[in-house]
Amino acid sequence: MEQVRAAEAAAMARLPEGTLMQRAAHGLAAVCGRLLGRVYGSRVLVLAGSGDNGGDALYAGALLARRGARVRALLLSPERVHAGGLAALRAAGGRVTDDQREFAAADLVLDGIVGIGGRGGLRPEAAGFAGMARRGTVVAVDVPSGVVAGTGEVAGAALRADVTVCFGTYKPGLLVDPGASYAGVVHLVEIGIELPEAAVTALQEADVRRLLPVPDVESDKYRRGVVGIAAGSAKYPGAAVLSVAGALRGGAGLIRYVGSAAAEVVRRFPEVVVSDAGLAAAGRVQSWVVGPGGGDGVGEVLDQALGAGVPVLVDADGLTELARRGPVAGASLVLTPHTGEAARLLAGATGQAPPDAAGLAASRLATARRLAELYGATVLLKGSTTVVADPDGRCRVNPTGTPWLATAGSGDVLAGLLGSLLAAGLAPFDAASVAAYLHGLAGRHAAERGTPITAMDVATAVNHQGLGELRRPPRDGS
Ligand SMILES: NC(=O)C1=CN([C@@H]2O[C@H](COP(=O)(O)OP(=O)(O)OC[C@H]3O[C@@H](n4cnc5c(N)ncnc54)[C@H](OP(=O)(O)O)[C@@H]3O)[C@@H](O)[C@H]2O)[C@@H](O)CC1
Ligand SMILES: [K+]
Repeated sequence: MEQVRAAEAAAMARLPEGTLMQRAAHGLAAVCGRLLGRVYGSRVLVLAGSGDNGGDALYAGALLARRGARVRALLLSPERVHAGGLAALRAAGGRVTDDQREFAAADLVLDGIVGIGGRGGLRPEAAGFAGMARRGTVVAVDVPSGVVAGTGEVAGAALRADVTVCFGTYKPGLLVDPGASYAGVVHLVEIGIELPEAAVTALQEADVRRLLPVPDVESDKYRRGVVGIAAGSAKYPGAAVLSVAGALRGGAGLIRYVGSAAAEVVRRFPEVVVSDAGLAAAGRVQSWVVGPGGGDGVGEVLDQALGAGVPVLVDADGLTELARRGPVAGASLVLTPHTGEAARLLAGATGQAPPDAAGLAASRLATARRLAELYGATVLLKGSTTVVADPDGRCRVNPTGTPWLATAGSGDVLAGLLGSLLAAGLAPFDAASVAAYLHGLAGRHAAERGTPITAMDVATAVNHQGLGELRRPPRDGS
């Protein structure tokens, strides 16, 4: 958020005072107008805190009052309210109220309690709104109050919004859970500030197109990538089949399989080459996937993969083994933990007791970054918002996720898909974020009919026409 403040300061130095706030308020009022449909006669409540966030809300309230809305403002700290905003609201016919029943009665509530300057959850004077029934639409100004704009953490109570109108840039807290789940539909209003590349980004479709390898007539299996998969056990042969399915759909030129589920794998995918002599004798491989459904012996397999001199993706039981070893030097690593595995990895690297997994889920960006730094690895932290962190500090949030992907074996498919992109030569950070993107899209596609989906449905959907389309160069050549 320091970058946002610096960019705002730079823009403000060039512009007449109040310009940015006026742009923000106009954009905000325009979205509110569309949500209300008919502004004239509608009931609007402005919740205004003590900072500029409250100022935005009050000016927007004034604009709606000028269009005939009945606007009331509830001031959370009346002695420190944005004076210009309040004066504008009054001049437009709006009034101050201290009647909290307005919250339930309003057609639209503007949450201007606190924005990027907030610390901690809602304070007592506002916390009650978080649990209060309402019939209207709650529009958060810039960020839902109580959500930490920079991280998506929620410390205490926060006000759940139906729509968030943010200014200048998407704040990470709107994209990363738990904050994202408070934001509802997010609208961005441009206010003319120029930002340096954000510390947290999300891939767009055009980025995925650019990054995805497209086989050409010259491509042999090595150009498309050879993936080694060491997965599955007597107890979980399915994990091997699903990882292989993910790798095949990811475009791998060849798959070599090592492990005790070879019969199941070959029955389903006869094109897979099985190595009976273990990982070291498997032949040329351009990336290893170790751990899904791992079972006994996964530690030894992991050590061999780490010494193979190619990128290694470690998942599931492989992560438990890695946590026992702690950070290892020399290998190009991608780790794909859920929060329980992340807790074990943190404990393995720090020698402390595993932290509470729920706490890690609530601070996803910080958790992924910490692991990436400790292990010198690209970390894809799975969960309600998948986050990818690189040891160089970059972070991407996956925009395509869906709760439908929380199905058994879905992670095995992701591991194979990601391994395939690593073998094709994508940098670990790109491979992980593109794999999460495709996996999310595939989950959405598989779930289109609204019936429960299986992990194999997800793998199959990676090849769906719409996703295949992403591999083709755009028609206009851009
Ligand atoms: N800069 C610009 O050019 C532009 C900025 N814009 C807008 O300004 C917003 C940032 O404004 P800001 O910096 O005034 O901070 P803001 O978020 O209103 O909060 C600070 C105040 O809240 C208080 N407070 C803190 N924590 C709290 C809590 N948990 N619960 C309750 N109160 C809490 C804190 O008080 P204190 O801690 O001192 O008691 C302080 O007074 C930004 O999000 C965007 O909406 C747009 O207009 C575009 C142009
Ligand atoms: K707010």
